[in-house]
Amino acid sequence: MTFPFRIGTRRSKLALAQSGMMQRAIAAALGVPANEVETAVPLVEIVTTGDRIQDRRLLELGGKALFTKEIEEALLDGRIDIAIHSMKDVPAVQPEGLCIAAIPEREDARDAFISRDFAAFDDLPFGARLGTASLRRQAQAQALRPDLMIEMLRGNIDTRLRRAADGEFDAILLAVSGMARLGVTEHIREKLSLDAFLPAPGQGALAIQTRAADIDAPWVATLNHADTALAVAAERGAMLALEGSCRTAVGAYAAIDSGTLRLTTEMLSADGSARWRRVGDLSEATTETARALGQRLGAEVHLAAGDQEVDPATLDG
Ligand SMILES: NCc1[nH]cc(CCC(=O)O)c1CC(=O)O
Repeated sequence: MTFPFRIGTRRSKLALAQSGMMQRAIAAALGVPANEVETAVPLVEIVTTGDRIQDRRLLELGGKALFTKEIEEALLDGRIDIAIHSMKDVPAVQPEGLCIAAIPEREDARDAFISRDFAAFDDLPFGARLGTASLRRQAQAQALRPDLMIEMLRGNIDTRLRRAADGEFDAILLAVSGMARLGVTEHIREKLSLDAFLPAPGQGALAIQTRAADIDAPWVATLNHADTALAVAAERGAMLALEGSCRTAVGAYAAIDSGTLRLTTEMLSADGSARWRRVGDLSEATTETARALGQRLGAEVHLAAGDQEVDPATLDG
């Protein structure tokens, strides 16, 4: 192990909060004393193309990869040694030479209901305006309430919260986990059920990305949370089979209870009027069998759903 051991991160508040958390965990795993963290395990801020592009249309052409490209190049070049991502934003396939080496314990995977005027989703009046950029959340909300008017809501979490507080929307939906990491959970009116709002694959989890050669490094194991890693393997198996992207309404959530992994995965039509869901259990799961369960259930859902409409205006998870 050579120091400094550099952690690459985007500059958004959420990215900095997540990498700051992991900086402390990595320093502990590497045996770095508290007063040497900043020099031994420094954060290296990287501005990605996605952060730079102002033109929405260009951003949509490039998709989510634009937010990870420069970070992955820095990893491959050796300018950084590790990168922290929201698992939800990590594409199904890793670039050559890189891997997801560890998955820390997941935060709350649920979606949050945020509103200035209404205490709960069920309190929304007929035709209320719901802000989201996620096709999944749109479809799940309209499955319950076809009357809701879905409006595009972009920007970072702070911007979205401000627009909700200003009454620009009757309500918005965000991941509980991102809000928790930013310390803004006081804005949550209701945590939505995992059943009605089945989360995006990997929601609430972080991905620790390294060069492939580091996958068996001893410090990696200390950062990994076994049950989270198995659950995420199942969810991402389903995502792969569903060709799930930010552009289709796809949900997948797995958890381990008394040694049994249970995966639920679904696809919805864009307006939520149709929904295809499968649930499966697995005992003594390994990464491979969990991923295989995900791929099997995902393939069943895909077959049942056929080709669903893709919404090119949607970028978000
Ligand atoms: N697509 C944006 C995004 N990517 C990761 C998170 C935070 C949630 C997470 O860590 O899964 C968010 C915001 C949101 O969905 O509210």
